[in-house]
Amino acid sequence: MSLAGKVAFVTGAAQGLGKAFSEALLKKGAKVEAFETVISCFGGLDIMVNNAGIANEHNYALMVNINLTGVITGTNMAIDLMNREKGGRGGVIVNIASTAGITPEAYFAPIYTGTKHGVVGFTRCWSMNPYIAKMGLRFACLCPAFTDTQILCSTITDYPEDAQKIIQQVGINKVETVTEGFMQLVEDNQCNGAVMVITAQNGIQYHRKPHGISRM
Ligand SMILES: NC(=O)C1=CN([C@@H]2O[C@H](COP(=O)(O)OP(=O)(O)OC[C@H]3O[C@@H](n4cnc5c(N)ncnc54)[C@H](O)[C@@H]3O)[C@@H](O)[C@H]2O)C=CC1
Ligand SMILES: CC/C=C\C[C@H](O)/C=C/C=C\C=C\C=C\C(=O)[C@@H](O)C/C=C\CCC(=O)O
Repeated sequence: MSLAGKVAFVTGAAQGLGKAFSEALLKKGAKVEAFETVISCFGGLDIMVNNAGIANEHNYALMVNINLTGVITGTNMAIDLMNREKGGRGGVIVNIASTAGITPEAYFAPIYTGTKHGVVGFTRCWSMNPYIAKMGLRFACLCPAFTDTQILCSTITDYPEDAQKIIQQVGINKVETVTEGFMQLVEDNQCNGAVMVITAQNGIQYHRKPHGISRM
């Protein structure tokens, strides 16, 4: 996908990964907008990034609301705006999960892990829907391991020993590497259903599809 003139919406873009993703999209000529203005100012939406997330095992209702319900709500709103059969222009929806959505290594954060498994399953399920081709939509999921942003700092503060133990084994991603992977998902029109895993040890990789019928 050429990004020149495309309209993107990134949730949670004030800092961290969301900010880096927005800057990378802007650099390639996309317009990164607030949801209210995407229709009134730009006539539609081409790229939806459900990125906002928190790590708070104590207030789990809030975390489920932001990490999972927020992704579902953002995806539903984007589908309505982007659906070619309803006057939209089609496009891509990228949901930000985590390696915690694939493996349960962060044993101190079972609810965070549950929300991110939900994001991976939700995104994969949409990508298997045979009707999305007519709607002009594709879906992808980004699963970084620990990355150098605020959510990691607060996790290390909350779980100093447990978090450090795992981080010593797996390392910490750079925001730039995660942003590079993110841009691949946005720009590669062939990658419907992609679940991209990014780790400090192995860099950017694609997670294999689970067994089941293959439609795509
Ligand atoms: N940094 C890491 O180690 C990893 C982060 N992630 C995920 O990446 C995403 C972005 O996180 P980071 O940039 O790393 O952390 P961050 O803490 O720097 O950024 C989180 C962003 O989400 C926003 N946000 C939180 N609650 C919100 C709400 N109710 N409404 C709107 N925005 C809200 C914050 O304002 C902030 O801009 C999250 O979904 C996180 O779970 C995934 C894997 C690894
Ligand atoms: C609790 C919130 C803290 C930080 C946010 C982040 O989303 C949490 C990550 C939690 C766990 C990270 C584990 C990292 C593991 C690794 O890097 C390696 O063991 C490889 C992991 C997955 C590979 C998946 C696969 O291809 O099979």
